[in-house]
Amino acid sequence: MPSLKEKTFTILLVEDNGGDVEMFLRTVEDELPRREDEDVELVIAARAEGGLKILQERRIDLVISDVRLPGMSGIELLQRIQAMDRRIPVIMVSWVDTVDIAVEAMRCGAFDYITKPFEKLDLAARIHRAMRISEILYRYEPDRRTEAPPVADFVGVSPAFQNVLAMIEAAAQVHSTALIIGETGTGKELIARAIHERSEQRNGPFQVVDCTTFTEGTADSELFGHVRGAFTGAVADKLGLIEHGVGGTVFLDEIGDLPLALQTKLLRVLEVGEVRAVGSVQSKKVSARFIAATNQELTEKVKRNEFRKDLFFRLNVMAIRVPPLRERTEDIPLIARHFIARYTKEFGKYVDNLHPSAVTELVAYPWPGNVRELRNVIERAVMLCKGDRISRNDVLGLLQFTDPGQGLQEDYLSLPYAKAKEKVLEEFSRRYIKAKLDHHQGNVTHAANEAGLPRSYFHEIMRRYLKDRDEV
Ligand SMILES: Nc1ncnc2c1ncn2[C@@H]1O[C@H](COP(=O)(O)OP(=O)(O)OP(=O)(O)O)[C@@H](O)[C@H]1O
Repeated sequence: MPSLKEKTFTILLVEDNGGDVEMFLRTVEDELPRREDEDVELVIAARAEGGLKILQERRIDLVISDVRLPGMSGIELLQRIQAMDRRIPVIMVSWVDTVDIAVEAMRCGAFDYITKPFEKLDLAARIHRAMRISEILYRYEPDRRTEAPPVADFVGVSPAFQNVLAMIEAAAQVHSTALIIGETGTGKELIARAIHERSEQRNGPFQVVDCTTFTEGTADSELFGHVRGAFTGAVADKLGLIEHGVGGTVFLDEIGDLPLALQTKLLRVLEVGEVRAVGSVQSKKVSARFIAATNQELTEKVKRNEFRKDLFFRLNVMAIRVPPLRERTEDIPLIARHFIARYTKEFGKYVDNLHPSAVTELVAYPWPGNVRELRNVIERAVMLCKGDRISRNDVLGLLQFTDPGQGLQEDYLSLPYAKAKEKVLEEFSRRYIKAKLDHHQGNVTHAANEAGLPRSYFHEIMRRYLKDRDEV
């Protein structure tokens, strides 16, 4: 009987294992959240070749494929789908022991990666997320997705990172001001550039305005320009930084540091699209896309009357939060490898990879400087590395470890009590678990015994805090 629902969301499952197919069917049936007007249909193919045929014949909104299939592999299928229609998210499935394949799959553009044996709720949550992203991609990119360039030099596999990628796609399709929020070194500028490169303004300039550099006297003229004679020394008309971005994107970096007087003027620019140069009586129309970034909580600044509330609301229309690296530790090995590839090329050295114990150190480190700090550490590690693999010792000497808790001191004292406690506890758990595991050469049972914790609970903490360890 045909469905009475308004929309049918079709998932293609490419899986040759009957038991797993059964599990997917049950998960979709029992656990998958769906809207009232929506029906979910699961179409099944046992081989990649069959899956491709279905994809050519009908609209598929999401593909879930096993990595290992008889005949064509799941990775090849993924690549074919990418060439066919990049809007379709592909979730790859495999057994726990194939981390390299997971990395490869994400590199090839997989939306997510699930390991067997499945946990039904987790599976349903991941499918649901992919469904919603698929909808956004179809809505915003009717036909162009096959040509959309990948976000250059921007890598990550974590769900948090995938969310950021989806937000970049969405932000690129609209003209409203975007606000990127994240700690230093998390990639805010890279994200702003990615939005610009995928937006309608991509052929125009990308003008960076560093709001930390303005001094009282010169700020106005730097931002909005001046006319000849406006003040002593103004011997000719000068364009302001904003006008340099006309036809393109103006990136307002560290907007939280913009002096209050300039905030008022900026708000006018955003609201009416006009600038007035210092000394001029006339306003000029400027057409540019604005993207702002901040590493401070602007709401706190608003409360302290240091940031205009109306400007905050204006900027906050489309907010993209970039989580710090310590909250997406799955990304660390991949980003590290990305930089190894970059620096081996640059230094003309042969360094193939990271030793697993080096990965463990990188994952356990809290990265206060985020991706920028990781980049610097890998750069130096490649430079110093004597063999073909970066060892634990190579990285240990480069990480700025402090005594347990000490590195957090300046950090946590500025936070509200609950957040500060959470942060200190998280750091403690990570270090404690890591020390126990190191003491027992990675033997979880022994480490849990010594910690006086049930093995399952110990394992749960490991999953949470040491996500990349081989044992997890
Ligand atoms: N996901 C990522 N993959 C690869 N490189 C990244 C990623 N995120 C950030 N980087 C790199 O990290 C460095 C810092 O990024 P970026 O300057 O964009 O950070 P930021 O948040 O703007 O920093 P700040 O707040 O200090 O201005 C750059 O070299 C950037 O290319």
